Amino acid sequence: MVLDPGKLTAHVPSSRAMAHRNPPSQGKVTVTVDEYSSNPTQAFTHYNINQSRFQPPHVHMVEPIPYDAPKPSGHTRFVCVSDTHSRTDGIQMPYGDVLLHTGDFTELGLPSEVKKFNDWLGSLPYEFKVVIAGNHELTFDKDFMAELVKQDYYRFPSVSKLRPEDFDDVQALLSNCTYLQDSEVTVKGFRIYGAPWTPWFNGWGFNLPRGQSLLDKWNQVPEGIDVLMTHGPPLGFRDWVPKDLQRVGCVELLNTVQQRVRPKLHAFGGIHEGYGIMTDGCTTFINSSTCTASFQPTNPPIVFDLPNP
Ligand SMILES: Nc1nc2c(ncn2[C@@H]2O[C@H](COP(=O)(O)O)[C@@H](O)[C@H]2O)c(=O)[nH]1
Ligand SMILES: [Mn+2]
Ligand SMILES: [Mn+2]
Repeated sequence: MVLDPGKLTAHVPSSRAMAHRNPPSQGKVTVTVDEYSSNPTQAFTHYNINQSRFQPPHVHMVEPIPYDAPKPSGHTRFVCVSDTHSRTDGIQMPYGDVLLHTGDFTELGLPSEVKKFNDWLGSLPYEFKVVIAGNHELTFDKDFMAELVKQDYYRFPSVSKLRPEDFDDVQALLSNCTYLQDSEVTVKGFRIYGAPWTPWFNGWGFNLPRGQSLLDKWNQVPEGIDVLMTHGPPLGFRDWVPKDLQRVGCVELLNTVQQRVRPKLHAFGGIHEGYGIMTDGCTTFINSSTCTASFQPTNPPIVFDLPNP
């Protein structure tokens, strides 16, 4: 698909309004904690009924472009994958320029898994490869590991028995990509920002409470980026968990994306059942979870073309 921002109608839903524009001299939007932050299913219903916030024509599903569609001239092709969970062997990778992996590339963040993932990255011919962690990359979350070594041997025994020197520099094992953690990189003129945080769920890595804690992380995302990479979805976009009948996307992430940052592409995974593409008329949202809900690596990578900046 080709996204021409000049031909799109910018859509900024009027939220009850967890964001406001500061005086014109500053021009910066400030996002604050949403009143429905702690209950995303209720937030979705409220904003959908009262503001049509997730309704057509602005919000709709998008069909993936076929792998053999020619890349338009003056465009860069992004290849999105996520949640490969150490199961990369059978994945058929398509042509593209920049690989984006949005976390959960391992099951537990064991150094052996990270090395295997890095070898796989090394075998791929993309010009640039950009990776973030997910909640399964336990060894990448230093605070998580500090707590784990103090207490919880039986939950993750193979992680607990690692010595600090085994994982202190685990990021360095990712020598075949650019690893982002609350940081950005510019590739082919595109500013790409990545962050691993997800709403607390069963106490995994990079989990934070909904509300101000997560908003503090999203507030670090700079304006002007072209591509945002997070592990989990924002509210309402590929975030439905059928088995729990719940929306689980982050409300503050949605408000940050739609009201302040407005990237051209928001790539994520996290909710395996949410694999697919949507748009709100400004940002294209891609959940590229390779693994299904039963951890079968059967969802194909998603390609996406953006006009060069
Ligand atoms: N109800 C919720 N379910 C969640 C949440 N985060 C994840 N999940 C479910 O787990 C799988 C796998 O996630 P993983 O991080 O272990 O790979 C995901 O597809 C969902 O079914 C959540 O916040 N709430
Ligand atoms: Mn996952
Ligand atoms: Mn995950």
